[in-house]
Amino acid sequence: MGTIIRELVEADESCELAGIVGIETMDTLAERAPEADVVIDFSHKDMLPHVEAYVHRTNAALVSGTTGYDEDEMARVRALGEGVPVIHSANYSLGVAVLRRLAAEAAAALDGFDIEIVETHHNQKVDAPSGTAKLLLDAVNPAGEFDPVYGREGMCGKRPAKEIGVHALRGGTVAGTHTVHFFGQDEEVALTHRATSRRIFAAGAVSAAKKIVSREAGFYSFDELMFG
Ligand SMILES: NC(=O)C1=CN([C@@H]2O[C@H](COP(=O)(O)OP(=O)(O)OC[C@H]3O[C@@H](n4cnc5c(N)ncnc54)[C@H](OP(=O)(O)O)[C@@H]3O)[C@@H](O)[C@H]2O)C=CC1
Ligand SMILES: O=C(O)C1=N[C@H](C(=O)O)C[C@H](O)C1
Repeated sequence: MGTIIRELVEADESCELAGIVGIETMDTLAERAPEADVVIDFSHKDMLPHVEAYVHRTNAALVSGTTGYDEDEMARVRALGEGVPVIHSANYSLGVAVLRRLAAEAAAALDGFDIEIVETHHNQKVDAPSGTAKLLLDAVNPAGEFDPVYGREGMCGKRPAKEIGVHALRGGTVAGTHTVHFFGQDEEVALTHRATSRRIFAAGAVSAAKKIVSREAGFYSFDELMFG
């Protein structure tokens, strides 16, 4: 993601790249490069303390796309919004934003249908299920009345009605496919988003970065920032 974001930022005349960093260089970036207006973070959950330190030191806005955070880490990302404008989204594509809305609408309309979520990603992905699958789970289960089940094996028994299965497939170079299945009596609705390139995520993040720099401090959702 870092490589594609770099390409997009360098090709955009309204942007200037202050630096691109991994874990070794994040802490020294403020000293050796102009202070950034905005940090775009697509990295790893272990990078969070370094991202926090940079934001606190420079007051840069934050566009976060890193997935795999637990609840406490997510709260820390949100807390950065007390001082600077922050957006976190597990998926920066417009298509997934629409899928999320459609899935929420279908879940509300298809009372009694069994919901299952399947995500597929390349074999280099380190977290499962994907952040997007979790985001879709929240969309179809806004009140938390269904229990998520991450894969099934053995004598797991018949499927309880109040369950949502979440399944992760890994292989090859798949950029990211998410399907929300709604199984009813003698019918199925399946909503799929298929990314055919990772470029859409990078372009969404750069677009979010350009919008967030002029916003007040606060924690913004993808919909608020991109559609608001
Ligand atoms: N929100 C969205 O739309 C999208 C989100 N993502 C998410 O972005 C993140 C990065 O994905 P991707 O670019 O494919 O991953 P890569 O593994 O290609 O890159 C990860 C980056 O994070 C750094 N990193 C890796 N491991 C650690 C670690 N243990 N501690 C600190 N830093 C680490 C690496 O630094 P170094 O270069 O020094 O090794 C590297 O720069 C993932 O969480 C992924 O799920 C991905 C696509 C879209
Ligand atoms: O790691 C990836 O590649 C992706 N990660 C994000 C996620 O976990 O949902 C978004 C996208 O699907 C690609």
